[in-house]
Amino acid sequence: MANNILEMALEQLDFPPSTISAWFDDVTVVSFGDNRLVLHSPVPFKKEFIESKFIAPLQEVLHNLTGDPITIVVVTGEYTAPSTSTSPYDDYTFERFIVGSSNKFAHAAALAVSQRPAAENNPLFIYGNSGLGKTHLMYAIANVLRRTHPEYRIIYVKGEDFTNELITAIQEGNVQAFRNKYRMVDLLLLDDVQFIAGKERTQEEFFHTFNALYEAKKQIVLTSDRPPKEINTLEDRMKTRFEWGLLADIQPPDFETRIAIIRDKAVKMGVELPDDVSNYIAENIQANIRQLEGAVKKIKAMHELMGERITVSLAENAIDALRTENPGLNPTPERIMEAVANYFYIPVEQMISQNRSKDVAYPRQMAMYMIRQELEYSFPDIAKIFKRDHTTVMHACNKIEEERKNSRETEDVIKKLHNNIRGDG
Ligand SMILES: Nc1ncnc2c1ncn2[C@@H]1O[C@H](COP(=O)(O)OP(=O)(O)OP(=O)(O)O)[C@@H](O)[C@H]1O
Repeated sequence: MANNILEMALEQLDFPPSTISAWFDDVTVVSFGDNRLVLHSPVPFKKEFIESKFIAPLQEVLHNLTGDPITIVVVTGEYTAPSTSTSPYDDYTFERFIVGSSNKFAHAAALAVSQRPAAENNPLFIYGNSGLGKTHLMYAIANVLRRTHPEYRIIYVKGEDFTNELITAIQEGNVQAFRNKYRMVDLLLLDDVQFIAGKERTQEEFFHTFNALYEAKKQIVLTSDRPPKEINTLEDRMKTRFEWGLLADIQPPDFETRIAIIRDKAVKMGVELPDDVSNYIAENIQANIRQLEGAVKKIKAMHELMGERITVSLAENAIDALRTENPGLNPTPERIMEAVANYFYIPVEQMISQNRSKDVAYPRQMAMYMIRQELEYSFPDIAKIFKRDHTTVMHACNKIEEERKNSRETEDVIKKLHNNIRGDG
């Protein structure tokens, strides 16, 4: 497994097998990532020969295989991987992840995967709203495995980028390189997988990649804003695949966890927060950890730039400033329509269109209801936004309210929409 990439590349070189084996039998892969393949040869003179004869053709083969320009470095003697990794994700570790009741299952699942990759929890599917630590856990897994299995090829990719990369590969006639690249990994981290949903060709391609990796016993970690069965446009066979492993959800943190996170971020940023200030932040920002972090940052900046003492009143100003900068903290009707439209996968323009088909009418009613819930607008005000009669709005709101009382599912959808509206950004 470790030397997979090297073996694949060597097979494609134009040298007799005996030559290859004479020079490469004792060569191992030290690391492969960030478009850099580090090889180790125990014998110094072999290193020189490999460098002069093999590196150029190997780089060319790797380029064709992966679609990326790969630099090969050969080391010899005692080699220890450089400890000063410059990855921007070094901070996203298990040590820095505050565990509370809202995330302890996902945390435990991620930790298990980092200790026993490609064992019982494959794939690991982590879902939850924006800013609750899904990406953090993914990187934490990668950070552990980078250390314990330096030879692993690890790819982190966002669903959206995966899709775009595939589209480019198709346009440039490079699909094979795209496939090779993703089928040669030991750990695949696919963030926000809901973005590949609804795109047929991407799903097809990902389906095959998924199967190839799964069968080769490679670890796959996926994240999404919702569980597979709720990703409407995801093909059933993909849903089933995703459910083979372990599903773990992350909920918004409770008060104690928020306080713990605020304290941790403050220590990390080197700023001292009095207890009443931490409490104030925890009471006012509830749905999103990224925003908790943002509040601490803002308070620190205001304290340092304006020389003001850190008090509740400074915190209040900081959070006010954040609300202005950050629509998620201060939703507008447009933002709510957008969140509901995204949730139901309809174009936001349909919200105020005259289209009465069920696919659109129901999300529209839900948007009316959410605007009333979140902003306490009057029925006539909402009617104006949707260019409809106020009795239509009233009917919609009553209908959803009734449904909410009788259906756990509707209740869950509303909860999610609330978090999406308040949680993003
Ligand atoms: N439990 C936690 N302890 C400490 N920091 C956390 C925790 N959860 C999240 N964070 C921090 O909050 C920020 C947002 O987290 P992250 O990017 O992982 O969210 P996400 O769920 O992937 O969101 P999105 O869906 O928007 O990508 C990060 O800076 C992360 O380090």
